[in-house]
Amino acid sequence: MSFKCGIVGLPNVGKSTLFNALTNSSKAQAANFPFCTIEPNVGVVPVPDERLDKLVEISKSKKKINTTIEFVDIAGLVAGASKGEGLGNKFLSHIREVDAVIHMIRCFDSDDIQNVNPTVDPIRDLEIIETEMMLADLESIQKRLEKNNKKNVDEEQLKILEIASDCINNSKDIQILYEQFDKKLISQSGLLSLKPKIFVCNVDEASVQNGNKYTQAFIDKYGEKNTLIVSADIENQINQLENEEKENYMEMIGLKRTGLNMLIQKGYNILELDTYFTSGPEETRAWTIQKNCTAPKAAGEIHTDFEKGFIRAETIAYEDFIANDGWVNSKTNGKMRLEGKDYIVKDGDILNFRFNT
Ligand SMILES: Nc1ncnc2c1ncn2[C@@H]1O[C@H](COP(=O)(O)OP(=O)(O)OP(=O)(O)O)[C@@H](O)[C@H]1O
Ligand SMILES: [Mg+2]
Repeated sequence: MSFKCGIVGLPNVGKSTLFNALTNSSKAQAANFPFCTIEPNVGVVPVPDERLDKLVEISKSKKKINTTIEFVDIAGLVAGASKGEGLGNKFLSHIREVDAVIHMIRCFDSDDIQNVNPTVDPIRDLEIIETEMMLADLESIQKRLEKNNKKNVDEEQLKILEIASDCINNSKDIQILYEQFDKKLISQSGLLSLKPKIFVCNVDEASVQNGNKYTQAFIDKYGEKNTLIVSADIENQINQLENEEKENYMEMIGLKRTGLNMLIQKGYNILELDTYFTSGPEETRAWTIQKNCTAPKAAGEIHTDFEKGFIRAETIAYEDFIANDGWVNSKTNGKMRLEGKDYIVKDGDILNFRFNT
């Protein structure tokens, strides 16, 4: 299970620059003019995980396989996009396909970098984007609620669409749907306004450590939980440095972690994901699962046969695996558990599945 994050925002705010930084490429054209990106850029990135490296060392694995995350760099949206302004409607449909939205928001002053609005105002900018997403949702809800189409919508979805429409039309908080419905059902609705979201405040070098007046105003309103302060420009430059140089530079400007690491951590949190590992001499591999997933479901990530024929999972907690130097000693020291089909997999577990075919 790899998850897909779409980078969304006004034109020329640094979306493609961030995309290039995250995917460590120069694949997306990033340039100082609005609507530089038209077709979406897609990049798959291995999820860095220090635990994976430790496991490779202990198991003396020939191969290391990270789990992956996909980023999509989407064209800039402007007010009226849902009605065809700017690059219009088509680009809203690219957002429909992602699991989570990364809102890229300009939080830097610059006379050089064009701004489609007369001032820097992250709160207003986010409102413009969210309004367009809501308008696109309204249109899609209306279509689905029309008499002829309604019979194709199941009851639960119908309720979601009706409540969503009421929220949008009457300026109520649409997030209340999460209190009433399972998040899987909500995601099936495909509504843009209900996608899990992360806000990335794009700042200049001087503000990477402590933010600035723009990020402060934004955090005052939207809180810190889903907000990251990142400089797309700096991240991009850092990527071009060699390892040691990179560390030195990051230390110099007070950057503890890369934007990619911060985004992945937030992404796993908001999407409620965990990682488990398989590890042996052939390979060590990380697998992404939903939090609170049972052992057979986790096995199903590897192969559906593993899920269907599941018997039990040999399980070692990450700390135990490390402390006992791998499978053999963990077993001898009583740290390996045999878990059945009701076992809820914990983040970091090392698993070996027994199954019937
Ligand atoms: N933190 C930053 N500080 C200063 N300049 C930046 C920063 N981030 C990006 N830029 C610059 O902003 C300009 C626009 O960047 P980019 O092309 O990535 O924007 P975009 O959001 O992808 O635009 P579009 O919507 O047109 O595709 C580039 O010149 C880039 O170098
Ligand atoms: Mg772009």
